[in-house]
Amino acid sequence: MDQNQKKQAVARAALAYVETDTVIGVGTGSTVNFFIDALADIKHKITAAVSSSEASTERLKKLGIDVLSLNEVDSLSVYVDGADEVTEHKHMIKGGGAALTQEKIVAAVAKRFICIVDDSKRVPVLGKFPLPIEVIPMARSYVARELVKLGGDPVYRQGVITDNGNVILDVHNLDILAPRDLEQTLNNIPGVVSNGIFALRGADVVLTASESGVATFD
Ligand SMILES: O=C(CO)[C@H](O)[C@H](O)COP(=O)(O)O
Repeated sequence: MDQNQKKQAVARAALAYVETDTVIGVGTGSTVNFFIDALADIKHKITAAVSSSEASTERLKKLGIDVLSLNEVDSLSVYVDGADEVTEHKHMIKGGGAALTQEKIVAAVAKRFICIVDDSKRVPVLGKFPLPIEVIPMARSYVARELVKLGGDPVYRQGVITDNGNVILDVHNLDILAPRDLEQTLNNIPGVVSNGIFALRGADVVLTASESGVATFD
C-alpha cells in the first residue's frame, strides 16, 4: 500500500463520522482532498460544508457540495482534517499547507475533530516537522527574533501568502514537550495570527491508516 492509498483509505473511513442533515467542517491538504472526493458520493446526506481554505472550497464546489461561510452557521457536527504530526495525546502540528488559521477557527466551532492521517504522521513528541506560524507581514522580523529567543530557528516560507494575506514562518528545532503551554506562549507574541500547534483544542478522534488497515484512537 503506498502513501496515497493509505490517505484514501483513512479518508473513506472518516465518512462514518458524517452525520445526516448537518453542516460539516472540512480541512485542507492532500488527505482531505481524498475525503472531499469521497464525500461527493454521499453529498445528499449533508446540508452543506464550511471550508478552511480557498483550495478546499473550490474542490467542494466543483463536486457539487454546497459551501457556507462560517458566519452563516452556529455549529458544525464534525470537522475532518489531516495533520503534519499527531501524538498519542491527540495533539497535532498543522499548517504544512499554510491554512492553519482558518483550520483552527473552523475546528473550534465543531463538536468533534476527526484527524485523518497515514502512519508516517504519528510521532511520540511534536517538533520534527517545522512548526508553521502565520504572521502579519510587517511583524515578520520581530516575531522571528522572538522565536529565536524561545530556542527556535525560524525560516520565512518564501513566496507563500496565506488566504488571510499573511506570511508563514516555519520554526525548526523547537522543543515541544509542553504543547499547550507553547501554543499559548506563541499566541501571545504580537504579530502572530496563529500557530500550528493544535493542543489546546486537539483532535477528538485520530484515524490512522497503515498496512494493516485503519485504526481508530478516541
Ligand atoms: O494543516 C494542513 C494544511 O494547512 C494539512 O492538514 C497538513 O499539512 C497535512 O496535509 P497532507 O494531508 O497533505 O499531508
